[in-house]
Amino acid sequence: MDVARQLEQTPSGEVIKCIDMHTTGEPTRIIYSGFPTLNGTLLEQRDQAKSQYDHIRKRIMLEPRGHYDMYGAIIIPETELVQSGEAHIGTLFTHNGGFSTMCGHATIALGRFLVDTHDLTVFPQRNELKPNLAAREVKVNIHAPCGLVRVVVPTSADGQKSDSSRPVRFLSTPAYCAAKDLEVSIPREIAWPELGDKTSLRLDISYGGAFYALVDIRQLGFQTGLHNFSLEAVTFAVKRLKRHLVTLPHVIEALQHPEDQRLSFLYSVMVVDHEIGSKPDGVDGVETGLCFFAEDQIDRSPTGSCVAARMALAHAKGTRKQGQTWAYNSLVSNHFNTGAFVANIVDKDVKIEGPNTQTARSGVVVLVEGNAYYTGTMAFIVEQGDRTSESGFVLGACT
Ligand SMILES: O=C(O)[C@H]1NCC[C@@H]1O
Repeated sequence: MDVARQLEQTPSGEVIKCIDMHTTGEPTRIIYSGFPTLNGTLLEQRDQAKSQYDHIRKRIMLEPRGHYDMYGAIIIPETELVQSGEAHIGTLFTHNGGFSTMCGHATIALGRFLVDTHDLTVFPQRNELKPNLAAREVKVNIHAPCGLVRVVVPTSADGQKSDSSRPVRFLSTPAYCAAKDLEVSIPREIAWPELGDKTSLRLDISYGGAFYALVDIRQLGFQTGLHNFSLEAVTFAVKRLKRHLVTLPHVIEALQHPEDQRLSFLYSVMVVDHEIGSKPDGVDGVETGLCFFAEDQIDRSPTGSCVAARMALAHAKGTRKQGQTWAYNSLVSNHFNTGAFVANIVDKDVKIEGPNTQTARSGVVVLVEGNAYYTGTMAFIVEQGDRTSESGFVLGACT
């Protein structure tokens, strides 16, 4: 006990404080104190975090404090949308390879945390939240690198605490299908065993705050789908596919976001099985996905930003109408039969424009809902002389 007390008394400039949560098993480490102060617009702050403080991201995400599949959300109190009054707070999302642009599962977790914290040094605009006592919910507008994400958090009767028994929901930034039914040739030297004699496959590219390549599991050659399959074999295939995709001109062309070049990269390959998935009551359909993102990190959750991308894609293909409700599962939500994300399209024909007029698009806004839970609290330090853990590592890089 005395050791815990001593560590807690570490001077505040040397301690990074976090709350850990999970959304369908996917962690969100919310960094609410101790990350260096950043300056400028939110995307500039993201650039600065990448160029100057990547060692701190690694310290919080990787070993020995985290692990390869850790995910984080850094609270950013000042952004241009907070200044203009559109957002209550900003955030930067982090993972094993850097800083992402959108994250649905972390947004769901963050929504609860922002309602539950009453510390104005952590969340200066906390008192601006206006609970709807009749509906027992409160709106929290979060500025994410991809734009403004509007979150609705269920609350206790007095509006002061989040209510974990009801789902958090958020409205995506405009999502759109970037390329349908792209043919991708697979050279022999990168092919994986399950592909057999096939020399090409078909996939789609869609944007939901980040770009996703969406590929059906059977296109990859895994005929049993996302059921009784080898995770190791699918991981091997997807690693090869993702590295190949980013070299192809027709894929790179699809990855150009109209608003900002910093949104224009392939975040993930999402492997989809349209035939299985645990089905909550009242939904019109169900599917399951296995999301590989960042440096081959695997999402345990159904991937909220990709749910928006998948709804936009299905809408563009004419297989999903506004008003239809769909359940999206991950391996974990299927296993526990809990935690599917449920989504529907609430707006369509939304213009997505920016400096790059040639790539202007029309998209949809998607409402996504899911549940997040607290798992613990952390105060991280680096003890003097500890060079091993100062900037975090992954075991694979030590071989
Ligand atoms: O839910 C999401 O959108 C995220 N989960 C991890 C990868 C994605 O950013």
